Amino acid sequence: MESFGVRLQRAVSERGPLCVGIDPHPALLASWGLSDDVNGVERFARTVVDALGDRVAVVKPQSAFFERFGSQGVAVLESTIRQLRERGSLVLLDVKRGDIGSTVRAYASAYLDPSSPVYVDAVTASPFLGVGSLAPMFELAAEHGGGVFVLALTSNPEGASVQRATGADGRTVAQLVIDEISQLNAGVEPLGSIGLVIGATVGETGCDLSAVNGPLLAPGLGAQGATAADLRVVFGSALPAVLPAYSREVLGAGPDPEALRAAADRAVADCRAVLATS
Ligand SMILES: O=C(O)c1cc(=O)[nH]c(=O)n1[C@@H]1O[C@H](COP(=O)(O)O)[C@@H](O)[C@H]1O
Repeated sequence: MESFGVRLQRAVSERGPLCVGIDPHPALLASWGLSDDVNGVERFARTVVDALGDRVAVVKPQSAFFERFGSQGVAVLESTIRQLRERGSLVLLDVKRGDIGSTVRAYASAYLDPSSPVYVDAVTASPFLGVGSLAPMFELAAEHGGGVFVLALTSNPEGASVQRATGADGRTVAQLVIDEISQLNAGVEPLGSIGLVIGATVGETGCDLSAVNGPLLAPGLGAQGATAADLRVVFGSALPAVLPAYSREVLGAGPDPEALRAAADRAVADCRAVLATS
């Protein structure tokens, strides 16, 4: 199996630098004329898959919106993942998991073991029980060509009080996470498979991203107020590794598939214009 880093680079070069989330918020279901129940979520997800699955490099279902409906919602998530794979987009499941290492091993087998029903190309993970506690995810990702995106500087304003706090050695928590992930990706060519999440809303990071050698997921564009131009300020010379992520901004154009495709194309064009200047 090729590594996630290789597969991501190819997907982005073929389809453009864009990750679109599937976030069936109650307000979006209503604006699409769908019911706020499992049938509405199924129709919503199916429409996004049909419109964008063969067009967008990475699709990121947000697990919370499926979990709201219990086992039936998770069944919809499973079939959404299968459909996305058939259309050729990489699937990044947004679950932000993190725990003690022995429990992380179970999360790893849930999402990064090809025999699991919710097997995906990559997951989001929280490092706040220690980056080392995520080791079982990194190991299974390496074994099966998967990826892990580790939170470093999140897009929400509350994140800064923890993530920009300074530790005993003078580094911020975010820089410590960045440095540990950089070590995991060191020397991997052309790109490591362990990514970081850095919100497009965070402004100047004060962090050194020069050694990451992995993808940088940038949520917070559109609905949370950041624009493609903000990526320049946040990422500076690390811009080539950025994977811009939009959910509501693109989804709000639905349910018309043509309008969804046009919104995704606009997002790619906006981001390309910025990433190309790097
Ligand atoms: O990991 C994420 O994707 C994520 C990290 C972060 O720092 N901020 C953030 O908004 N997200 C997710 O990205 C999506 C953003 O949605 P929109 O604000 O609608 O584009 C949501 O599913 C969030 O859970």
